[in-house]
Amino acid sequence: MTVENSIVQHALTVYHDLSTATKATLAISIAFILYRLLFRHESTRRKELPAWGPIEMGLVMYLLDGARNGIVYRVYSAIRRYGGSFYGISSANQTLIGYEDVDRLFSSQMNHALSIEWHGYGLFLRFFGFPDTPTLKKKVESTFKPWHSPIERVFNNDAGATAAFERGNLPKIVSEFVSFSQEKEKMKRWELRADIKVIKQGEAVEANLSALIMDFGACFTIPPIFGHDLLDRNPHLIEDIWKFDHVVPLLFINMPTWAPFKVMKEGIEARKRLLAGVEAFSRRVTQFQRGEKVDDGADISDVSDVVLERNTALERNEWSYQERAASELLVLFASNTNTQPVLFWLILYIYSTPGLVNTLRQEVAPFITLSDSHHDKKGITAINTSGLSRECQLLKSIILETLRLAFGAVSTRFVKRPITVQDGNHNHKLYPGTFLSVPHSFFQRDPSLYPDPHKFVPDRFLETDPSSGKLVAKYGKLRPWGAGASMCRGRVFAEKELMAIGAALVTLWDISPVGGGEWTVPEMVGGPGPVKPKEEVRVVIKRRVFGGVSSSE
Ligand code: HEM
Repeated sequence: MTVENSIVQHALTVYHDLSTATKATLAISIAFILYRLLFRHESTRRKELPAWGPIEMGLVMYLLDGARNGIVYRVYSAIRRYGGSFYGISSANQTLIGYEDVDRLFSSQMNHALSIEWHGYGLFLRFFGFPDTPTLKKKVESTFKPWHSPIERVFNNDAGATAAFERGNLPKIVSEFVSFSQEKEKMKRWELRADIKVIKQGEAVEANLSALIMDFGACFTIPPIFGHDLLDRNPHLIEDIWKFDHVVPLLFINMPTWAPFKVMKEGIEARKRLLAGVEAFSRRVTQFQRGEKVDDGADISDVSDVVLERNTALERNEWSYQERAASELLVLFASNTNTQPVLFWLILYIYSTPGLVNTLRQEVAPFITLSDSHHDKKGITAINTSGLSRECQLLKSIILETLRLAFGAVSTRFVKRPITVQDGNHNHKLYPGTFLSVPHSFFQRDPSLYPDPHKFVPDRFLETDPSSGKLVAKYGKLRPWGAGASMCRGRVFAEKELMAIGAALVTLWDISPVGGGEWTVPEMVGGPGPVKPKEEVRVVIKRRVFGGVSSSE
């Protein structure tokens, strides 16, 4: 017996011999200590989302999703603070479900009352463990606008997003999607985690689809924003983003970083490496901007204006390099942790739905220019992203259907000024310092809105446009980008990215389940946000055969 076991056994024996009253006192004390540890920031809740907020939101969604006559539902309904669409026991946090006019409530006119400014500061404390100080709070508040406006300008605007997209050089990298090699030195960065096995030299490989697609998406997304330096100097960067992402929900509910789980330990180690990598990068960017000698002679010239402008604002507001690392890591996160899992489900749904690959190949063909078909390796030379967005409505509908099934958006706002919300016959007064969260995904599997809601239906979002008579993909009630004035600041870029990568992969590559036969779509786990596959999807990847002649022949 180990020392630990004998101590535990001794403690249990002592506990067993205690009186009932002492046992109860002890149990309450332990619960209190755990509560204080888990929700340790509660005393500062006037500036931070209460840690029980996300837990309560999950509970509310669960209760409302089932038959609404269970005892737990009835007790909860009786003790909730407001009525109507407002669900929440405390005044500090409310979950809004079924409220008809979220867009108007979160619109820019309401911005003076409902704000997202807490995000930056709250995330600094919760995700990165920064101490709660007035100086940091002031820095975050004064940098809020210059922080967001470059992202908004580039990634939420068609011209900006197109320019950023072109810097990613998708035609080149999609042609090299699989290198048909098992040797690490010959593989592309995105192949390294995919457990690639060459089945037939130069013709077919086996791979883990989720790891391959997510890393491919990240390798496409990161350089147009951060240039090549960040990715090149940090070999574990992408893997660390996914590892840290695993613990983000735990940090969100204030789980202590010392919690004895493997996932927490790995996530916190990944966070440390990520912060160190981005901190060193921020130094190099600053040296470059000041015209000084750049550390390690790094080439920073392809870093985007978004990063340069943000760094200028951080410098002006006297952010330390450590603080800048956390700030820029948030951009790395925002631009990858939603898009890449969604991209994986998109590709999986496209290839696993019978007949869809061929239909899509025809739809996207006019907007993809292929290299000379007599070459032994056919590739893509140009992608017309505006044409794809304008004309490829089936592809767009497939993206919306993927978002419906695989992504649950939540909009959270901080009540900055008193506001009265009219909700049917109710008028609810919300007080400054409290929080409001809207889980938009609540209706995404509602059969009255989406018949056969668990099924992937490619053309579900297509509607006939009354003026042109053409089929057009419409969002309807779907809100994957959040709501109101502060919805996702990268949505134009993200839509372009999903459309173009989907179109390009389907054009050049054949993907089938390993061993042939039927596809198995894995169970989805996690959420809100993007859901993850419960297990990997093992596939065989080959170059597409054009007109009976394989491009690699
Ligand atoms: C499939 C891809 C994506 C989805 C589904 C998505 C969804 C969302 C959602 C739901 C929000 C919260 C909106 C709200 O509070 O109402 C958000 C915020 C944001 N997104 Fe995205 N996003 C995606 C990709 C991107 C990309 C590619 C970028 C950047 C290039 C980006 C940048 C941001 C930023 C900066 C915020 C604001 C964060 C904050 O300060 O609160 N997103 N996104």
